[in-house]
Amino acid sequence: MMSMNTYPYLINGQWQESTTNETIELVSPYTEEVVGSVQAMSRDEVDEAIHGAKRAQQEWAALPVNKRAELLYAWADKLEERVDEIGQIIMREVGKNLSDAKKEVVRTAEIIRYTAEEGLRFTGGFMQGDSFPGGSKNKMAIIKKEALGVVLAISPFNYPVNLAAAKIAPALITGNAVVFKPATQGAISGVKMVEALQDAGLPSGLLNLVTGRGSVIGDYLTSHPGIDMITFTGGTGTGQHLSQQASMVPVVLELGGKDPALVLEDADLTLAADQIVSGAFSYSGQRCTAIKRVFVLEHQADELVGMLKERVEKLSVGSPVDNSFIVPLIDKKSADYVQGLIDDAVNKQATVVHGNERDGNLLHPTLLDHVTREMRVAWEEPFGPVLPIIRVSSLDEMIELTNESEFGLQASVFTQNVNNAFTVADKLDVGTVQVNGRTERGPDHFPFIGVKQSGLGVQGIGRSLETMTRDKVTVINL
Ligand SMILES: NC(=O)c1ccc[n+]([C@@H]2O[C@H](COP(=O)([O-])OP(=O)(O)OC[C@H]3O[C@@H](n4cnc5c(N)ncnc54)[C@H](O)[C@@H]3O)[C@@H](O)[C@H]2O)c1
Repeated sequence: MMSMNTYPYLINGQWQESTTNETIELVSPYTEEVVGSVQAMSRDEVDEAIHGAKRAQQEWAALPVNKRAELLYAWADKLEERVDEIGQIIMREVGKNLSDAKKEVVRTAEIIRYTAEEGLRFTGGFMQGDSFPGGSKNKMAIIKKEALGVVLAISPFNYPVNLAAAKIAPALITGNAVVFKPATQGAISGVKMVEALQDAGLPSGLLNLVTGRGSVIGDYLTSHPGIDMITFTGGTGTGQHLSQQASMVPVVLELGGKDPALVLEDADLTLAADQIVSGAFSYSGQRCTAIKRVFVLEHQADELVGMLKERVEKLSVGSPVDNSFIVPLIDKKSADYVQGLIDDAVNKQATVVHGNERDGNLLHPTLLDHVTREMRVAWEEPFGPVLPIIRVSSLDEMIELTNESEFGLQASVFTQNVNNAFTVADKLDVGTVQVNGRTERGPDHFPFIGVKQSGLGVQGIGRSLETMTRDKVTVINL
């Protein structure tokens, strides 16, 4: 008999316990109590999950797309019905404040609906031979979009529902089956969102949910010959490793970042300060697109730092249950890592403007001034509530510091001059530039890309449909 807080995996429509008799405990980031446990699956069980998905896929792909869309619409409705329950679970499991956790569920339902609609209009093309020299009008190509097969979807802890559905929904609407591996911390939310999908009428085997230790099933999954495409969001190290395991299958990777805010001389400083604080500190900076460093000209730095300080001092710090803005980090290891970056900067003469206080996994929002390129925090991704200010002498230096990073997810440029905005944006080696706004993913139909060590391939609803299908060409010779 399974205990109430032990969650099963899903294969071929059956929720099951692993024959390993092993489970992995999930510890709450803020109460440090066990929230529940998930199955540590064996490789044989993973095999079964992949084979089951393969069997279900062909029948699913043969259905009219409008029937596939019905499943997604029903899923979105079922998720919305459970917004309170799933919001609570996200909060308990990953420590996101309740209001943001619920918003994540609602946003996910919206993504699923939009994906269904986009899927209905997603179609191939037609070409005629005579546009190529020597070609003939009698040669015509009908180009259809076909599913790739079984998509392996691997998601991170920080948006356990949203980032999972942003992979699952486009895979399903285009006729693929899915093997879904949630982050271990985030797996209960994964179970709950899949329960909602089952309630919506998920065909048996079409999506199988696997959980387990990265060391036992991670590489086994990503190098498995039954997987036809991998879509992954997580840390850069994990993504690099994964791309070496996967062979001859398309891989989309959304990885880490070190997004800068470039505050130009003609910026509206009030707007910049508001956006920077919200961009850097929401969910305690545990966002791939959090603002992770600020570049400001020396002669404006005191004014901007004063404005940032005023805002950071007002951020509420505490428990996600009380809807605090700053909440404990996901685990002790992460908190230790962030503290290490702060300590290194302080040892090298950075100034603590605010913060550098710690209470277990709860780090107070920390604003560091006079950060230099010799400090680790100028380059490494903290995934925590610390914001380094780097004072520079020119706009060129801001651009140089941006492009010197190994990461290239997004950048914010604050300026009131549209010409400057475009000139600078064109020079930044990142996937997306936000002019006069914080760095962030979404709206979810925009393309979302990381360059350099921040990723490979593109997400965003329309783009995901492209990457989860291939062209199938039939040529007619009249
Ligand atoms: N660019 C983006 O879209 C984006 C969005 C959110 C988070 N992130 C990044 O994710 C990181 C934080 O998330 P995390 O701590 O959950 O990342 P992580 O890399 O530790 O884990 C991500 C997922 O990979 C799985 N995994 C671990 N080892 C594996 C292996 N060998 N094979 C296959 N899967 C394996 C984990 O179980 C989890 O499901 C940050 O670096 C952040 O920047 C990026």
